[in-house]
Amino acid sequence: MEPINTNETQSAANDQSAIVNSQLSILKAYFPELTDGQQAQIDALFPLYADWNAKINVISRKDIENLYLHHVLHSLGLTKMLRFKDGSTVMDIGTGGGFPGIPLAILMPDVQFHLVDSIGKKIKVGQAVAEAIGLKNVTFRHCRAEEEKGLFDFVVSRAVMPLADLVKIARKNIKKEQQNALPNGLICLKGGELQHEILPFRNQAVSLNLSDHFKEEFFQTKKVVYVPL
Ligand SMILES: C[S@@+](CC[C@H](N)C(=O)[O-])C[C@H]1O[C@@H](n2cnc3c(N)ncnc32)[C@H](O)[C@@H]1O
Repeated sequence: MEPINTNETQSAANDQSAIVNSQLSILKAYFPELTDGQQAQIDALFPLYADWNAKINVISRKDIENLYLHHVLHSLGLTKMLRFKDGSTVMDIGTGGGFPGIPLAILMPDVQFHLVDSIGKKIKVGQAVAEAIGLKNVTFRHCRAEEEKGLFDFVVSRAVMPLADLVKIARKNIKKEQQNALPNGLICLKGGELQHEILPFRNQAVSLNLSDHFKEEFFQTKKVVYVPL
């Protein structure tokens, strides 16, 4: 067996910790309104996800050090389209380990989130993280979103399925009563070339570029798309 070079191992751990802390500072600078309690919840996410991700893959293992930029801040970027009013209800379709639902629930403690995924062990990770940070405004369900009958003001989603399929599934879950600054509907985080996906909804869909809000390279191609339903 190769001897473990403890100096190299320590140096890699230091490098990772520097990346994680620098991204955490960037995130906090973009959301200066976070209370001490919310900051503590966000601080706790890296050790929790690093630990869970080693057992159950919810984030690409190579990307875990980018948790705060690529996953937490990206999730919070959804609020650039709409900051939900207190008392709103939101379903996250295909939440995986809790994205975007968990970061959004931390940011908006008076909005109720329902996180759904068809893979039970991923839901288990989200539940464990939410419990560990004392998140009270989230519920979880292991099911296909097609089976969820609950009604919500909004459905959110990241990296799950093409827009047309999301619209088809989410429509049944949207409440008629309105209480937000935008009519109820679907808000999702999308990357890359979207023209084709948006085409059938071009008269209703609104999209914004996250690069107009976050200057880091990662956000160059990232968009938030809203479809009223
Ligand atoms: C690429 S992962 C993204 C997870 C998370 N949204 C994120 O951004 O990290 C896609 C997730 O969608 C879930 N999924 C796909 N189709 C689904 C459906 N019809 N109902 C519920 N979950 C679904 C998968 O199980 C998987 O966890």
